[in-house]
Amino acid sequence: MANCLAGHARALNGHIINTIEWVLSELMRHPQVMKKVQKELEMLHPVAPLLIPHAANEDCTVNGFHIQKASRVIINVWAIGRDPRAWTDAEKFIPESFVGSNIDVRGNHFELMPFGSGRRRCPGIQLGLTVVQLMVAQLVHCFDWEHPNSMLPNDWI
Ligand code: HEM
Repeated sequence: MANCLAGHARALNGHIINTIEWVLSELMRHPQVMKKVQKELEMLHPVAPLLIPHAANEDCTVNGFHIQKASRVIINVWAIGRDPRAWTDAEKFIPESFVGSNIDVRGNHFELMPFGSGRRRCPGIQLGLTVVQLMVAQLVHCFDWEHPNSMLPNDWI
């Protein structure tokens, strides 16, 4: 059983790495697509900016808003991530603000829900976090990334 699980995990990781390699190869072959992806990522940091649509099981009131049974509910985590009522300097990239903070990404704090929250939150959260941390750590450890030519940081926006 343990072997079977380890094999499955290896295969899954292989799929992830293969996919990442193919994506990067194709992006290098198509610089205009790479630019488009980079621009889009810069604008939409959350992987799923609107989460997956859900439906209300029953009538309820959230924060003074009445939500009728069977309404389709779409959570805009992109907007929540930029809400000045939830974040200081909401438009700025300050990862240090999480040092010593009790806000996590696992759906326990509604200011930050990159994996959703509740019963239908992302079941791949642990794999997602591990792969992203590993990839980013490797890429940043091995290379000094910089803008090409004379491009300025604000040229992205
Ligand atoms: C950094 C990586 C990932 C992010 C940011 C992410 C984000 C999300 C989000 C926002 C949802 C919707 C949750 C909601 O609507 O409440 C979701 C659902 C889901 N994710 Fe992920 N995900 C990631 C990686 C993965 C991985 C690696 C897997 C599988 C191996 C996975 C499988 C799923 C599945 C099956 C659902 C649907 C769950 C349901 O509807 O009950 N995700 N994910």
